[in-house]
Amino acid sequence: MEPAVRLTGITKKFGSAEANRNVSLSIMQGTIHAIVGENGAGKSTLAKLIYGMYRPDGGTIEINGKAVAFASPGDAIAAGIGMVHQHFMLVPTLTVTENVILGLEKKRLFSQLALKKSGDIIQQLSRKYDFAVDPDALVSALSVGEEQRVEIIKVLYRNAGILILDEPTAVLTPQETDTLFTVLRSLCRAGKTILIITHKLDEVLAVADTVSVMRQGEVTGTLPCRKTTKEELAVMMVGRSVLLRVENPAPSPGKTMLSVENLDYRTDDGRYKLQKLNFSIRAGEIFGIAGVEGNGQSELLSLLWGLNRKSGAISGKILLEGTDITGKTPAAISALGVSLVPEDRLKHAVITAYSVTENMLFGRHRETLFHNRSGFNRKTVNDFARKLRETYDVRCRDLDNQPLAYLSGGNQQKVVVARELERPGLKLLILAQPTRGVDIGAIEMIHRSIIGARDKGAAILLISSELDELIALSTRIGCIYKGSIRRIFTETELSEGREKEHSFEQEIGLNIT
Ligand SMILES: Nc1ncnc2c1ncn2[C@@H]1O[C@H](COP(=O)(O)OP(=O)(O)OP(=O)(O)O)[C@@H](O)[C@H]1O
Repeated sequence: MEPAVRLTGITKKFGSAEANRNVSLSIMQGTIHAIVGENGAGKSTLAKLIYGMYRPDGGTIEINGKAVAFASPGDAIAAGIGMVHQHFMLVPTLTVTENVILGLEKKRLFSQLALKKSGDIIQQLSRKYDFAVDPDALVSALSVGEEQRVEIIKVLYRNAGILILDEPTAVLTPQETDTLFTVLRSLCRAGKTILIITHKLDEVLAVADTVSVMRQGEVTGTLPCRKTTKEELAVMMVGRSVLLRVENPAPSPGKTMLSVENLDYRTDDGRYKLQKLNFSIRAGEIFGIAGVEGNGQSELLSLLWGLNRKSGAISGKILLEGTDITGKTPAAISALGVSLVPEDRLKHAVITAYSVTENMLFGRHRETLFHNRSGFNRKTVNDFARKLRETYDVRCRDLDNQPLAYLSGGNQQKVVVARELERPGLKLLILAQPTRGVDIGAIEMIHRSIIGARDKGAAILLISSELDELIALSTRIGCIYKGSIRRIFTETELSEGREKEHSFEQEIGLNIT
């Protein structure tokens, strides 16, 4: 049988850097083929070449036995290829249906009839694949998880025979991930071919038939999944053995740093997003929040960070070291020693057209450390950027002349995490999905840094959809459901559970759904 995709000697350069070097790879029809590799290894570039977003500088691409030279994704879509990107490409001001059909219905794009027909198909797809999405909802009102479902539906709607999924589970809960995998397997049984890029080695072994490892632009190995292990893949990716779970010495928490007391938040249209929310975090403690997206996590983050001050109705209190910070501005909150790694770095944490160094300073540019009498102290700024690059292993060619946009997704995330974790005088660190999109080697390093910040006395709020991450790091875990904390797992429960390698998946699952 012809492979669905055959790559021979593919090379792609950005300036002098080779993102893909002499890549040869066959993806067999009706299989799930995973690609793994460190941040910056060249996975997304390869996927974008197959999808016609880039043109190779050398080598050939064959689809179902036929050589192709796509000039654009439109050509790839016409050849039966669909892609769900790491960063969503939806238009926020349009509805779900409008986004799904955008680019398809050339003439009567948004006629009522066309919209109704497409809406019906979307509903059928959502039901069939268990993807709860309202076809009439505005994309700007959707959570990150819902946006991703729209992206997947968009590809399914176009009936693609080859699906490329770039980190499709990064925003899904374990249950949603299971559902997605069931869908992927049934799509495969129906003859579709799936190429999946992921950092989650458990998922590779759970869902894929074959896995290819990339390192520094090259494919260094292709293995059947049933014949490999997580540990073997980790070594192949990173070139050293990786601690899949970091050492987490017992914390010694101090005084209460953050108290959230009876916090209610009601949107302008009267919906309660937070209801009698109560929890506190001590200095030197990591408080994890587990929950299905959309249960108040985003609103909690916004309120803690001083957003949403002017919309909706807030009651209750947020106290930092006993001082009420409810309703203060982000600048005022930040000045008190609060740091945030937001869920969506592109929206809230970086300016991709600016250099790596500028992004490392973003939000911290007023710190006296970086100034002298004549303005920015170039030497301090350069030393600072170099130190962050080294400590957090940010892979970039030039700190000052390379826009952040040219870094791979995981390396962009490392810039944000480094900047926020290394703030002097950190009292409260708010982390939302801090390791989303970063490779296992970098996760190990970020987890160590989070524990390091805790041990220096910061109170840490960790919101993560990764149960493993929550359990590995948290001193206590609160389960959030419909805007309230439903249950808190204590320090003793968690440390005893960790010793027995207990997963907590079931108990947490019961308290968040
Ligand atoms: N548009 C671009 N311009 C310049 N360099 C780029 C561009 N896109 C990617 N690169 C570089 O190509 C290399 C491969 O990047 P790519 O995004 O393919 O990596 P990746 O394996 O997908 O990483 P991640 O896991 O972080 O998403 C990196 O060194 C990156 O900086």
